[in-house]
Amino acid sequence: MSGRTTALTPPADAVKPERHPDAPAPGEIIGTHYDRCFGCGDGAPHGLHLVTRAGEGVRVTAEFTVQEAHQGAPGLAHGGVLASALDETLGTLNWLLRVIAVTGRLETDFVRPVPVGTVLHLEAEAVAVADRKIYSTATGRIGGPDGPVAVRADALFIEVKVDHFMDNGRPAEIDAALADPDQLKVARAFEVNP
Ligand SMILES: CCCCCCCC/C=C\CCCCCCCC(=O)SCCNC(=O)CCNC(=O)[C@H](O)C(C)(C)COP(=O)(O)OP(=O)(O)OC[C@H]1O[C@@H](n2cnc3c(N)ncnc32)[C@H](O)[C@@H]1OP(=O)(O)O
Repeated sequence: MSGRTTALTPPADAVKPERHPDAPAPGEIIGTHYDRCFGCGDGAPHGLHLVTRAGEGVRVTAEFTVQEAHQGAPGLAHGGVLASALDETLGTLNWLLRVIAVTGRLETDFVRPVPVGTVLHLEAEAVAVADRKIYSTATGRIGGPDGPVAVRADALFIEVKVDHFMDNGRPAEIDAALADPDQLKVARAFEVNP
């Protein structure tokens, strides 16, 4: 039973997503968008420290090692943490499209329990775009990149402007981000999207 909602079915006028000409080359590591991001930041001590690589087309792969801080039941990853790993991997697809986008909807299937210490091998692909809406899908496998599927998700990301963060983020972190030249470089890379 898939149980997917129609909100994740691309409309008839959706088009195939196109990799931006300046997207990182296949195999290249896609850097963090924010040092304190729970998903990919080095400055988030209990974060996922997800390392994501660009794939062919509009695809990425990522690896996440489940740590003790990520438990739900004894010795097993928390489902919300696994959903975060899927969310982060899916979010990184937008780097290949060169758009800033946030998650509007994320539907997750938890297929197998994931023990602490496991490396979760994630892959994600953007499948359709309709105006600001980006439809994508992801899987997380255990035991290797071709191992059994433990989690999977379908998602809808919505394109936003940098103002989304300026207008809604807490001022202390926004001010710190604006004072950080590396962070500004990230924001500018997206703003030159033709
Ligand atoms: C300071 C320096 C600058 C720093 C810059 C750094 C660069 C950072 C780069 C990259 C960061 C990315 C971070 C990735 C992290 C991982 C991903 C996450 O976890 S993101 C966090 C979780 N998500 C949210 O917090 C969204 C909260 N929601 C919202 O803010 C709004 O609801 C938003 C923006 C998603 C939509 O609001 P609207 O007012 O702009 O647009 P409307 O008109 O409501 O929706 C547009 C279309 O989308 C559909 N839509 C919207 N939400 C939907 C939903 N939940 N389900 C189905 N459809 C939905 C609507 O039906 C509409 O469709 P129709 O155009 O009419 O066909």
